[in-house]
Amino acid sequence: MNTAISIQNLDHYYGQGQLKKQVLSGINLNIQSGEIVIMTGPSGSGKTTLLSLIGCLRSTQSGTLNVLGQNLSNASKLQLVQARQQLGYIFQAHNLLECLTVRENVMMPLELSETPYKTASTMAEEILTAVGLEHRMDYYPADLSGGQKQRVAIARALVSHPKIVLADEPTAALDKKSGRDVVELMQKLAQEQGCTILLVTHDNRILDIADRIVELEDGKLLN
Ligand SMILES: Nc1ncnc2c1ncn2[C@@H]1O[C@H](COP(=O)(O)OP(=O)(O)OP(=O)(O)O)[C@@H](O)[C@H]1O
Repeated sequence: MNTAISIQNLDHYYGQGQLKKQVLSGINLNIQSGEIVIMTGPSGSGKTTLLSLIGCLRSTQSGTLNVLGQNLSNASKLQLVQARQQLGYIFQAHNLLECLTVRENVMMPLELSETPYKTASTMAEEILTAVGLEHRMDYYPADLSGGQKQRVAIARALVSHPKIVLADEPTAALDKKSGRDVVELMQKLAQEQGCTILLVTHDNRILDIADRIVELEDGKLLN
């Protein structure tokens, strides 16, 4: 099996001078292709910071980070931009654009990668059908429930068939049933597409979808 994410001795700090604060220390983590890994830990333990480093949303400071075979330690902005094109993101505040329809929101990552309009539209329709929103494609986000919006966010994250999907508290705003539906859907689609999932959650009700659970405490991974 290939390694999708490989991290050695990763440290991370916020602030400078007297305000400098270490938020991650000595992180070692390997995630194989196709694995579903859940990361838990108390508030402030560094989960979002680690996810944002793996997601190439900020630069590493020390240690080694390898994503999909590419060494991203001290990567340039351009390298991070290129690496991000292979990743899908599902965040708690689903960040749908309110002035675009559901279909247009899902087409957005494809348009950014210059997929022709017709192809993008067809791909959006297919994935929206897979998440059960075929009757809502021309709605605006304001007219959807929380669970439906989260399903649009999943469709948008998966439409470009990313090799890795990173999800930060994807069920936080959802009731028990919708939360469960959303993660089962992520699991099913990820299995079909063979992608790796790293999911941060406080939600004990969804732990069973993971192949493995890792726990962060005070910036350190517990083993
Ligand atoms: N941009 C920033 N500047 C300074 N400190 C930050 C910044 N972002 C996060 N922190 C601090 O770093 C620590 C880790 O934050 P992080 O958001 O990674 O934790 P978390 O485990 O995701 O927390 P939560 O579960 O509450 O989202 C916290 O003490 C937080 O206050």
